[in-house]
Amino acid sequence: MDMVEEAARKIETMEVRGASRIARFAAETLMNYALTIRGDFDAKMKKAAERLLNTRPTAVSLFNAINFVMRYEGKTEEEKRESLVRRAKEFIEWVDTAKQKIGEIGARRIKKNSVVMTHCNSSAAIAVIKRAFDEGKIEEVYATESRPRFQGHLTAKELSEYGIKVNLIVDSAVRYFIEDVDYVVVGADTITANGALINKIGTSMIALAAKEARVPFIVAAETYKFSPKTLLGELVVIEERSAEEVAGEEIRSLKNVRIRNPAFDATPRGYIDLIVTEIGAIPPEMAYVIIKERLGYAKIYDEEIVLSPNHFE
Ligand SMILES: O=C(COP(=O)(O)O)[C@H](O)[C@H](O)COP(=O)(O)O
Repeated sequence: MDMVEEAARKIETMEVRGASRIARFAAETLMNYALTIRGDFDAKMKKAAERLLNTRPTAVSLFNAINFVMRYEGKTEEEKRESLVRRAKEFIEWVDTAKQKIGEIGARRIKKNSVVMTHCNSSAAIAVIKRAFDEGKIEEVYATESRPRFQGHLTAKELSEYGIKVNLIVDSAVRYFIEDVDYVVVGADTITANGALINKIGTSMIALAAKEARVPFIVAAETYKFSPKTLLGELVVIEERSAEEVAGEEIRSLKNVRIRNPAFDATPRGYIDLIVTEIGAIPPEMAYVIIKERLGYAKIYDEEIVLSPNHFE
């Protein structure tokens, strides 16, 4: 379990972060763990899956990855291991190929000489920006710093190294600059059955500013970011992280001050022009179809799989 515990901590401390990286890493960890254990396969795998699932609550990609890998079959331990490894590899390939396809499809929606604004650090959004840049369509990018963890710095670095001109701005400068922007492109942690987007805190304020300025708001999201559980009526849990990420001890110890640090927020579908998935660019209203056709919600429905601790039962 050491390997699983170490991986879980890497997700908790955000050494591995971002919805798609977390999902890929969880699938990889389950696969590597399955290859090392001998005896008591189901029980050990279930424990490992639950530990990984309980690291961060918001990104459904983690749930979908674990759920996908844990649907292994077989009678003997060897058969089960083989099936699990095959499923994990299949999921990892899904992650890797989806990104490229999203880049291709998303870039078609970007016109020449465009200025794009992005938030946080989304590999899917960056795939769209890079592909559009390759096609000579990007003039410059506005990247928000994304307090308190400053994932925007990662975005600025990555785009800059790719040769793209980046304006790094504080989160509160979004409305100030929105008139200079042609598109907002962001990633997703979760998309609900009713087409709402759950993404890094501040995303919904950017969507508001974009709507007011009539700037198209595009979400880049692999189909494993859609949440089958929301069809069962479950609400997405918004992670609230520690006060230490926001302020130093001097402020934290003030008598009447409580620091709030939600890591994500919800953008209703009315603010979203398009969701670019690896199987097509869709309106948010089509979220239900994606869940039904891509994620096999019926099976989940039949089995009444619910969130941890018992959902592998
Ligand atoms: O909100 C974040 C990351 O939050 P955190 O840094 O708290 O994990 C990203 O925009 C999405 O996860 C999408 O990323 P990707 O497109 O790479 O899956």
